[in-house]
Amino acid sequence: MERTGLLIILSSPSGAGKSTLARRLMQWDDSLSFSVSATTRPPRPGELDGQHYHFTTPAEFRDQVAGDQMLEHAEVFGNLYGSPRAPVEIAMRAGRDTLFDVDWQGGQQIRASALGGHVVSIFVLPPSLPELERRLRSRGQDSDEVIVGRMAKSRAEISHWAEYDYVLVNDDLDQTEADLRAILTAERLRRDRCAGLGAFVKQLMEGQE
Ligand SMILES: Nc1nc2c(ncn2[C@@H]2O[C@H](COP(=O)(O)OP(=O)(O)O)[C@@H](O)[C@H]2O)c(=O)[nH]1
Ligand SMILES: Nc1ncnc2c1ncn2[C@@H]1O[C@H](COP(=O)(O)OP(=O)(O)O)[C@@H](O)[C@H]1O
Repeated sequence: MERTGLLIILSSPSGAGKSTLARRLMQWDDSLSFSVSATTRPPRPGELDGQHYHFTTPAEFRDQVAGDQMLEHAEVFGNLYGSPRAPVEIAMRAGRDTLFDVDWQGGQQIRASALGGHVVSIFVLPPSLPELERRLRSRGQDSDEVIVGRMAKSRAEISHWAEYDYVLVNDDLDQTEADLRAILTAERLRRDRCAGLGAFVKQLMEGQE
């Protein structure tokens, strides 16, 4: 059966848990391809170049945008972020699904991209804003100034929730992960129906008396 990989968009305000959820989803299904973004923000302790992000300079980033090498790109919290186009196209052609951890601007651009294919978008909400701040602080990787800045932007990110196919409140992490698995499983079944189950059903019927 000819099929194209799904484009799965995961967005949330900073600290709601999307990196944690993306990591869990990748551990559950190693056929998923994670879109490693390019960014001009400096690496956090423990972040590896090429694994968490492609850390780059503003000049290199702009060259890649000018060369049409980014599927989408945006400025978030004063830094540039973008999804390299080539790995996504390769995964799609191979029928592999790609997971994106991008903000609402990235979500809009991926939906509008000429890549076609089946897009599934999921927005992750925190149970409350005080809990969001607690999570940002407990991650222990950002300065107070950065945390205050991210909290200030959280309402703007949340205001885009209704643009997404699914909205999950990430209260219990195991439950949210289970919901994400269920979404992925159901959306794959839907994609497979679009991708040619019609031919299979025809064959099935022709085989009947
Ligand atoms: N548009 C876009 N946003 C991105 C990309 N990569 C990361 N982001 C978003 O940039 C924001 C900041 O990411 P990051 O600095 O890793 O902070 P974190 O979300 O708190 O872990 C998040 O909303 C990410 O979803 C990208 O390639 N494109
Ligand atoms: N459901 C949850 N309950 C409690 N803590 C969580 C939950 N989900 C994520 N966290 C924690 O919150 C912090 C921020 O999560 P992270 O995945 O880095 O968020 P994001 O990628 O959206 O910025 C991390 O320390 C993570 O372990």
